[in-house]
Amino acid sequence: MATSKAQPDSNSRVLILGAGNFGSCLAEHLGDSDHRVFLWAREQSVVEHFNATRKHLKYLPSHTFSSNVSAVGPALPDAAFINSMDVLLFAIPTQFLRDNLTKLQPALSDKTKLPLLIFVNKGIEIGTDALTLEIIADTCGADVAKAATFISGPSFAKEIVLRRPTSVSVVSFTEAEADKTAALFHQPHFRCYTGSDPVGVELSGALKNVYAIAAGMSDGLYGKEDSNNTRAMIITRGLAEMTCIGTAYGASPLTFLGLAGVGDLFLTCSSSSSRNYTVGYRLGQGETLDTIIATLGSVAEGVSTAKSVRNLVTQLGVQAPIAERVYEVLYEGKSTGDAVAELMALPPSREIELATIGRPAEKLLHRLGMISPASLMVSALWKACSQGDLDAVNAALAAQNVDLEIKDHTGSTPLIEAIKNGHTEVVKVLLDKGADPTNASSQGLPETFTSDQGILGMLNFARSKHSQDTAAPQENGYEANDTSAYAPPANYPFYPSINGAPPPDMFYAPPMVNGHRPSNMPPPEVTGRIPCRYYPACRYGAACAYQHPPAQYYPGQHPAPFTSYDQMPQQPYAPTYYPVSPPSFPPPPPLQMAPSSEMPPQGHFSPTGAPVPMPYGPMSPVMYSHPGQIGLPPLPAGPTPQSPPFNPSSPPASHPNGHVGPFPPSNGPIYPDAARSPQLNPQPDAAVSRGPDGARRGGLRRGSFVRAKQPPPPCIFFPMGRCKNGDECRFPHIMPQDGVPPPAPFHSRGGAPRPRASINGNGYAALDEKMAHLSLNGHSGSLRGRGGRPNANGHVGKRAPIPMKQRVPNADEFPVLGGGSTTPPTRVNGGFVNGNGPTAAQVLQAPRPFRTNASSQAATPRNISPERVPETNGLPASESLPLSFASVATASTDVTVSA
Ligand SMILES: NC(=O)C1=CN([C@@H]2O[C@H](COP(=O)(O)OP(=O)(O)OC[C@H]3O[C@@H](n4cnc5c(N)ncnc54)[C@H](O)[C@@H]3O)[C@@H](O)[C@H]2O)C=CC1
Ligand SMILES: O=C(CO)COP(=O)(O)O
Repeated sequence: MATSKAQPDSNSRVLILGAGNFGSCLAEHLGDSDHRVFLWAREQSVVEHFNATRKHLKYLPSHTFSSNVSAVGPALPDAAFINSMDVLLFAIPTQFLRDNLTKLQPALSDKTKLPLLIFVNKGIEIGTDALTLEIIADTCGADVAKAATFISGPSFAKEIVLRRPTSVSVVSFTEAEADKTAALFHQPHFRCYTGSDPVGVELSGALKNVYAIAAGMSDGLYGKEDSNNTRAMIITRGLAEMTCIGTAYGASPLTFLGLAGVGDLFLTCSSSSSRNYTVGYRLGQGETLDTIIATLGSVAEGVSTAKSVRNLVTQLGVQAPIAERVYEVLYEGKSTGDAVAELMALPPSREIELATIGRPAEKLLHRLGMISPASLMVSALWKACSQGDLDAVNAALAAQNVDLEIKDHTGSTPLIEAIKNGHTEVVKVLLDKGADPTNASSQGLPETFTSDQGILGMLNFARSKHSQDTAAPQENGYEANDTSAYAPPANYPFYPSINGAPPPDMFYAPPMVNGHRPSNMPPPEVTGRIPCRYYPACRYGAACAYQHPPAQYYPGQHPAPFTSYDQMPQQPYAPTYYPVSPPSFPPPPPLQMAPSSEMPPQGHFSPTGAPVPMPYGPMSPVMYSHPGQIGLPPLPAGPTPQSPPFNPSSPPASHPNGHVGPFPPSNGPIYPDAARSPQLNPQPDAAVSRGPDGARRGGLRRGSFVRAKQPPPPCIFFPMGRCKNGDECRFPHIMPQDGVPPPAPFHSRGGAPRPRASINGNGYAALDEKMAHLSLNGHSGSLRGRGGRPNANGHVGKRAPIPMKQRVPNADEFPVLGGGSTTPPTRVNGGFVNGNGPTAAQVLQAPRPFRTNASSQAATPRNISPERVPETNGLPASESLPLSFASVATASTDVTVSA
């Protein structure tokens, strides 16, 4: 693979081709960082004037450029000069790129000495509808295209020169090249985010220009102040159209949510600094396109790109009504008013719909040598099945060594594709040919993708034939073709999903087999539809029986070399976006499931409507244990993995508040009452755990603890009032007792770091360590009910009182109330004896605190004004911004930006 020559740490020699608006500003940006910059201008006058005055005649006429920037031209620099460069940066409008690259190609023929190649143009070539990647491949070869880097994102040229904080996407198929480019451009006011989806970034940059014209049209038509709704509609629907076109093209939908996508779209749709917006605005005001172009003085790439977009949407078979109206206004004489009226008259449609056909990027990648011909052939079968092209299916099947079970990145087989799209004939041909009716994708078994009785019948028949052939019992004891519906239990706790409650029949109990349940898992066709709540830390990876999201929603590096279809089964989460089918997630509900209207509402935006992965945080476990993986040995019985036991001989962490004594207590049990607790003693199977009050505490849903005669650890969610399982929880609901380490105080203003739970190999702290950090001390209190919160006034609830000790926050935890007004609690025997400090209610109802000079000096590392400064989170308002925001805004040198 070609890569550019090693870049010097600084003082790179950079040639910028194109001394227009952006080229000049980038020359200044790089010249600012001590690089030696040459700016190629095509006009003799510009070259001479620049070298004489350090000013650009046309752009930034009042700005004096850095002394390490000089102009070259007007002739295109020769090969020797090009070869002496470390970096070539192309700031030429897309339409002129092919010509210039063709001229430069001889200088770029030695692939071992390539300079770093950077492209910043945002357009699609008219006539060929080619992306810049293709233009590079056409003119300089696939190797050069693969090594090229693309910069895109919200970045008005003049604001970069003004050093306004700016961020861009920097992407390349070759990760190392993107890294080099990011390093080259990075400055305190200019942040680069790298990525590996150049197709998505290129499309984002080009397409947003078309929607900027649309937004400008609306503002020109209605007035900017009074058309905010319309502009917001255009931005949002523009994003949907861009994403739809992009995914049909083979890009990642996530790219459109990044800086190059929605970031730049938002910028250019809402600012008159944008030339594309200005073109639209002036059109909306009634000017003609010719007049606007003649007087604009700079390129508006959206004007030409609108033509290519029109061709693209036709080729791809996607809907892009806004882009099409822009084209009609630009080139067919439609008035902006008519265009808006037509858009608004469109019938209601689904808000989010991603394309599922057409993948030109595949051809492009094949061209770049990133897809093998074999994988293209295999994908021909996959695509033909998806499209229902029976002739193409038969042709593909006639080829030798065709893998019928070939999968895309979601695990979807040709059979599943045909089923999904309702191509009955294709399903029949595939099953006749021997396609495996039990081969599931990550989203479920083939039958979960249809409710068509004909297809289901064929699948049932094929499956019974298949099971006779294989005669292998199902892992969890279900009959594979048992499609009978199971009634959900009345009060089954719903899966704690941020997407809302799932349909009730998604969590039913498995059927009884010979009077007992074969396992605590639902049948596989249901399990496969339930999001795995351990993802992405799921230990079972692709073999997990629960649903993992399709890989393309998780940005990753593009693999190099490309993983062909042939290899995909071994690499179930192929990180590439291109050679795979666009997403079609989630699948339609199976026949026996609830109608789709009962499907869980989407809680978060997802371009595909796909469920958002479960967040990680203190979520109470639900009653299903992790199902484990299909075909792998079951989990060992016993409690969940524990970190190494607490070592009393290890040096105690000093208590940040200066309390004396070891932390945590060096000897003695963490839970002194544990020996008395019925939950923590071995129990007979099926026994119901009961607390001292006789109330049931946590059922024994899963037998593993019982069988292993080991006590389950206490529920870590109960003390926080966050256990969702209530009485059914299989972890005992007990409040930790005296002797538990005191709460870790806040550390927003210095002080010793909070002791952290160590992390196991699986990324989770052991339960006992987590418990050790729960905030509990020896202050008496009561709980209202089980797992409930205490009354603010400390009254005991009527139902099932548990004589647990309820902790009241101490003054140390609310330092803003500190000073001599309260007596802090003292520590005795590892617990706290409360002083006459404030109650929790007092603390919470206290007025907004003001910090005096003395206390702020003591408490904060920063020099805070001696006046009384209102605080948020312990810092003055000016310093309490999110870290990255604050550091960008203040360019503070003592803050590391890590976002
Ligand atoms: N101006 C901006 O804020 C940004 C611009 N871009 C993109 O950068 C590209 C360039 O934009 P600007 O510099 O603003 O445009 P511009 O119109 O200000 O400058 C275009 C430059 O290209 C040169 N040029 C014109 N025809 C040429 C040809 N046949 N061969 C070689 N050079 C030729 C011109 O002499 C001029 O120097 C565009 O694709 C634009 O979308 C990207 C990000 C920001
Ligand atoms: O792309 C740009 C800023 O990110 C510039 O937009 P215009 O080409 O519309 O001026």
